[in-house]
Amino acid sequence: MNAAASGVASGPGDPGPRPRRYAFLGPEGTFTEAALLQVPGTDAAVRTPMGSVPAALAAVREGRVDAAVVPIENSVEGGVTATLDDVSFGAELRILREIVVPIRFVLVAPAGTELADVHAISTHTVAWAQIRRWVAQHLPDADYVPAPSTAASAVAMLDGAGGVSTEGLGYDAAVCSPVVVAQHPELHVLAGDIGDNTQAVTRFVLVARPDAPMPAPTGADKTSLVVPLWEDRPGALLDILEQFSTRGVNLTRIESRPTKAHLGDYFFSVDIDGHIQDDRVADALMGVRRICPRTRFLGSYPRADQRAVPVATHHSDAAFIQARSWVDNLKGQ
Ligand SMILES: O=C(O)C(=O)Cc1ccccc1
Repeated sequence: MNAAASGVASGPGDPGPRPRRYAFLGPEGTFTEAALLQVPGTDAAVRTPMGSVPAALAAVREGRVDAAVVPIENSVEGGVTATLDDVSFGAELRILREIVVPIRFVLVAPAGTELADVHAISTHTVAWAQIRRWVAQHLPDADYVPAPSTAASAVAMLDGAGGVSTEGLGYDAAVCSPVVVAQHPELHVLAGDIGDNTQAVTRFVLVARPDAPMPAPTGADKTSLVVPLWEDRPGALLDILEQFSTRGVNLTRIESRPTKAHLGDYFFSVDIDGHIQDDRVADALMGVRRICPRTRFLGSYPRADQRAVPVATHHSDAAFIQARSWVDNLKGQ
């Protein structure tokens, strides 16, 4: 937690506005912290590092923080399952914003370590998935030790005296952001830019409780949904997809995840272009909800790239308003 944001009073008897409190997948130096710092005002906010995605989301649900930033999708491996599963099935939450961060990985170790000395590498699973080719090429025999986050794997190598040690850790090198090395110069960089894809980006979301004010439509928005599809029949998924296509609503992501209840039971995690305030989106959601009554709305929020979505005339709000008033008039006759 940073001291700068400890509830500063602006005058006697005036506690001033309470600083906003944010949780993130920590410790300091994670890519998730970099994403949080892109949210305006967070440099002066209380920022609490958490040990895992579920812990950060629990802090939101229990009111210990106002919002949390967690990774949700990366351009190489797809969805971050810990986040997708938690927001889909835990107590309801709302996504208020998406943040896209370019990712660069470095391999770090205690000073004196050579590449040839590395037998086991630790990092977050999402990072491991993005450096596999580099590892296969340069350290084909290295074992993988999962870590709670990228920065956690590196920071665990720092011993109490400020030096670097891998004794008892079960690994001799870690993969993290260059930011961690800037914060801990005693870490030695064995290799830089080891990501398999130099264009890799990760998408993070800012998540709050469901009573948080929803961001207003901007014309370049996304809506996230969870659609549990229990029905085991031909065409069930097609029925859902048709709700979007007939209203000109574009899907930007669809992933299936097991519900974990029974083998073969899946839910779909879906992102679409548009805001729930857009008539075509609201109408599509009504269609989906009629088919899947347990459909969950996770939020409408601005697209990180601010790219406006083209809408055909017959899918515009004006067309929906005109058609609705035509039907209403007919019903009133
Ligand atoms: O934020 C981090 O540092 C994480 O450990 C999660 C992660 C890992 C790799 C890419 C983006 C986010």
